[in-house]
Amino acid sequence: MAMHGKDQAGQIGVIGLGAMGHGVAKSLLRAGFRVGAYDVRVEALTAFEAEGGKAYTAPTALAEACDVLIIQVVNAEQTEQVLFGEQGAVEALKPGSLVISCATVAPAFIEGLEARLRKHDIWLLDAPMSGGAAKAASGEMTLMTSGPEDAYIRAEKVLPAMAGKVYRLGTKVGVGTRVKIVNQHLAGIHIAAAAEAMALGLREGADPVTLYEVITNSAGNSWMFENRVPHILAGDYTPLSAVDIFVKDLGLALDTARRTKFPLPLAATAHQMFLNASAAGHGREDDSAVIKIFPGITLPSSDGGEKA
Ligand SMILES: NC(=O)C1=CN([C@@H]2O[C@H](COP(=O)(O)OP(=O)(O)OC[C@H]3O[C@@H](n4cnc5c(N)ncnc54)[C@H](O)[C@@H]3O)[C@@H](O)[C@H]2O)C=CC1
Ligand SMILES: O=C(O)C(=O)[C@@H](O)CO
Repeated sequence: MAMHGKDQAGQIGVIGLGAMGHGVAKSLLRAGFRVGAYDVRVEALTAFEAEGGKAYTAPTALAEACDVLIIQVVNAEQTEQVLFGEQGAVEALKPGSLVISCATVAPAFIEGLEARLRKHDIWLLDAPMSGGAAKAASGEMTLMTSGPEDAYIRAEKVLPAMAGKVYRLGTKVGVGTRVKIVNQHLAGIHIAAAAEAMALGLREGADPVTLYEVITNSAGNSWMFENRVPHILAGDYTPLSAVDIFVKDLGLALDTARRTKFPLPLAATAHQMFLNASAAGHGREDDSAVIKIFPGITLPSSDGGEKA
């Protein structure tokens, strides 16, 4: 099997050129890899070609041209679709190829996926991501990986080009996903808490920009408060990570805990907040739009004014 690297000819495949996938594909190009991609959104493929990548019209066509395939769609259903659905990549991947699965999914799904791919002599690396779209684009995100040595051998040159921190968490697929679910438990609760705190501040008449400045220099700060509140201040809910991602991910945390009858009271409350925002029509907006569930406050608007 060809080993990929700056000086070698192998092409890396990326399926899913969204908030995270586009950044990863660009990071791989920057590192000197040839990168091919497939996405259902033609405009994403056109933009990627303009950046130096190669666009494919189906997962099979891309899979034929790669030994390493990175999957960065949203969830388990989409991962299933691109691998085993119509014109799915598994039909065309060569024996000995590697799939790097980056979507945040349930542990049972990723473990079952490994067994199914092994039947086709395909290796799987469990590799969910963290750090947001900006860090994906700069190649500085975090990868929480696990899998067998054979998978790591095939991923050796690719992983450092994708991420600033690559955690190798064990030889079993599923460990990376479980660690990511713990991250999502915290990430979801922290975004919900940041939104609730800003809503309280607005209700009490605080100047939101000053409040942000004070909190980010005080003990109540969090990575998510610092990262997401600027979207609220700008009144810009263009999704870098959508409300529905946290409907999914806090759902995964709750489902995982429920299997062992383990209580997650904070996650349950935060999940209800994201469900509320999604049901109100904000599911595809940035996850900071969870603040829109609070009544009786006026949010900053994108034109610099305020929006009730
Ligand atoms: N956005 C973020 O800040 C982060 C997201 N994640 C996780 O990464 C994964 C991807 O998230 P995002 O990039 O935010 O999602 P996104 O919605 O921005 O991107 C997903 C991409 O997959 C494409 N897609 C969907 N179905 C497809 C199919 N059948 N075939 C080909 N392409 C398909 C979409 O067109 C889209 O371009 C999710 O599991 C998410 O939970 C992890 C860390 C951070
Ligand atoms: O970066 C992460 O970790 C995240 O999951 C969030 O940014 C939102 O998906």
